[in-house]
Amino acid sequence: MSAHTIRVAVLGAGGRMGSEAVKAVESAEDMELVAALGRSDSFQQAIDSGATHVVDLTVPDATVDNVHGAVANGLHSVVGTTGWDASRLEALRGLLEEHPEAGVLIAPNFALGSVLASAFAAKAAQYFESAEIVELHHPNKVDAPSGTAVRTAELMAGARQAAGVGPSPDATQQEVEGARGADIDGIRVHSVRLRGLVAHQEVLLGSAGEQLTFRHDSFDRASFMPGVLLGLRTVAQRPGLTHGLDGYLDLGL
Ligand SMILES: NC(=O)C1=CN([C@@H]2O[C@H](COP(=O)(O)OP(=O)(O)OC[C@H]3O[C@@H](n4cnc5c(N)ncnc54)[C@H](OP(=O)(O)O)[C@@H]3O)[C@@H](O)[C@H]2O)C=CC1
Ligand SMILES: O=C(O)C1=N[C@H](C(=O)O)C[C@H](O)C1
Repeated sequence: MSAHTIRVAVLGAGGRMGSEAVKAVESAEDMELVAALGRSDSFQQAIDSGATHVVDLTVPDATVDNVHGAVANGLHSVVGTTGWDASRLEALRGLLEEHPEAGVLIAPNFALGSVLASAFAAKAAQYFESAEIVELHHPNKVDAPSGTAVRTAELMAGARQAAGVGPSPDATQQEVEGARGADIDGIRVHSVRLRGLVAHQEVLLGSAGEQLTFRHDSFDRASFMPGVLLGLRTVAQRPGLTHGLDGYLDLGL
């Protein structure tokens, strides 16, 4: 082990994503897995293990305490767990001001193709009258809409607002509750849960006589691991909060 080895504690190590992350870290020559922790372990074990970095792949109820614990103890964090709404991000920014050396990456999606699809969709959203999102996931997922869909909608809505684009046209007057999906900053998001799926998303953009669709499919959780490793290799050089793996990429959009 060299002085530059990234010493990683994986939180949520027994989960679908956490178990993949354990394998990915173990396979990386510049990393050492120093702790693989689950619900019944304490965060103190990550500190005691000598970790320099944590990967959080737990649940929305646990991730805030984990990341605050890491920042307060000078550890860098790579976070894939969902649930980081505006108030949680604001509180984290406040804590990071007190610990300016710590780096945190909150990545709604680690798959490069998904990050690109969301960035392309945000860029294109201002040129179309209508914009909606369909996200499709495995039925064991506990949150809806997906964190990726929420972030994509926020990026698209921001771009449309900056360009002065009005709301998507919609004549609905009578609705069975939920039929038009969730409203995220004015973008309708529809969530499908289906056995056999992993993680999929379609952004639908429409104008008179045409449609542009951005679709991304993760067929296997291996698709997320290059992004997790990129996050671990970069986060220490990016103190403060980075929201989205696109912050570590040169997309030039
Ligand atoms: N950013 C990205 O690219 C991706 C993000 N995700 C997100 O990652 C999160 C995890 O997803 P997934 O792996 O499918 O979920 P799982 O339910 O398979 O795994 C979650 C794990 O977290 C554990 N856990 C719960 N509470 C704690 C705690 N306090 N401390 C440590 N571990 C805890 C659970 O343990 P137990 O089994 O005992 O309950 C479980 O092993 C979700 O928010 C999901 O949306 C998922 C895929 C990709
Ligand atoms: O729970 C999942 O599986 C996934 N969660 C993340 C999300 O909510 O966006 C990322 C990916 O979609 C898989």
